[in-house]
Amino acid sequence: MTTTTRTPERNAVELHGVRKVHGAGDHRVTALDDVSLAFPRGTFTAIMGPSGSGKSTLLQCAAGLERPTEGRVILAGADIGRQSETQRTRLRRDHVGFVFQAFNLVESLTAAQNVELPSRFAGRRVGREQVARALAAVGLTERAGHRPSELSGGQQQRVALARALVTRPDVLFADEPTGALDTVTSHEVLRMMRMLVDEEGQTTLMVTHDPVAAATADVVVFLKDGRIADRLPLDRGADGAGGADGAGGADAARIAAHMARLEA
Ligand SMILES: Nc1ncnc2c1ncn2[C@@H]1O[C@H](COP(=O)(O)OP(=O)(O)OP(=O)(O)O)[C@@H](O)[C@H]1O
Repeated sequence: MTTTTRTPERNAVELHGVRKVHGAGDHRVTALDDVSLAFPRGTFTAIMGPSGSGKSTLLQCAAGLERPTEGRVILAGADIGRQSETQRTRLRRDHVGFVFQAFNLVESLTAAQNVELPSRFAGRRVGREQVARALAAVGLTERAGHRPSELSGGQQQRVALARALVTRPDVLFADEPTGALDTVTSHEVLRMMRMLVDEEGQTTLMVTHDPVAAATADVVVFLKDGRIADRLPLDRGADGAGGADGAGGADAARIAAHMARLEA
């Protein structure tokens, strides 16, 4: 009897010996150098590292926005290096959600319309129930009819989260999702992201500069000069205590100490 050694179900994303070179000639920059990482389903990973260490490049390769120069990226079971631009676009549309520092909401639309519209533009029908479910998942049922100007920064980012999650993507990629928020609203968004991992099994990969934000994750991967410098698993404990619930102060301090060593 033959058995399969690779189980695509276990990891939402896998990077195998990924190298990414930007530019050409004298302007060549190796942004990622032999990076191998797996992101198991239902886990929350934070990516940290000094400026220019390759965090955004890692996120873009893992999300299928960029193809690696060498190595393989397996996203939702597909090898993105072997895919055409069109196939990658479809893969992202069907399997990936994004949130960025800027909420990128349309001011003239309500929260519900903001959640619904991008999927429609991408050719995916999103029903009213799906929109309602996504808004409920981020605790904004009562705000469905509000426009962005009527919402706090944290609430706007939660609308952006609902928009990213309405199609139930395999992976949520977040690039500095709390970068534009104050401490209180940042906490609110992180708590929501943590809850989505714990209750919905949402695989999440977040790039951040903030040790408190990183303390919300299950594991922190540190990059330096395009390489993995360290990997710090965080013990969430039976009650799921962590950065976003105030119990992660010790983790945040450990993460900050790691960062200080990398930047020294
Ligand atoms: N499109 C590009 N063309 C040329 N070089 C690039 C490009 N994108 C990134 N780089 C370079 O690759 C390296 C890694 O960049 P990247 O943006 O991934 O780092 P980062 O850790 O996200 O940085 P930051 O924290 O400052 O956002 C840097 O030296 C950067 O200048």
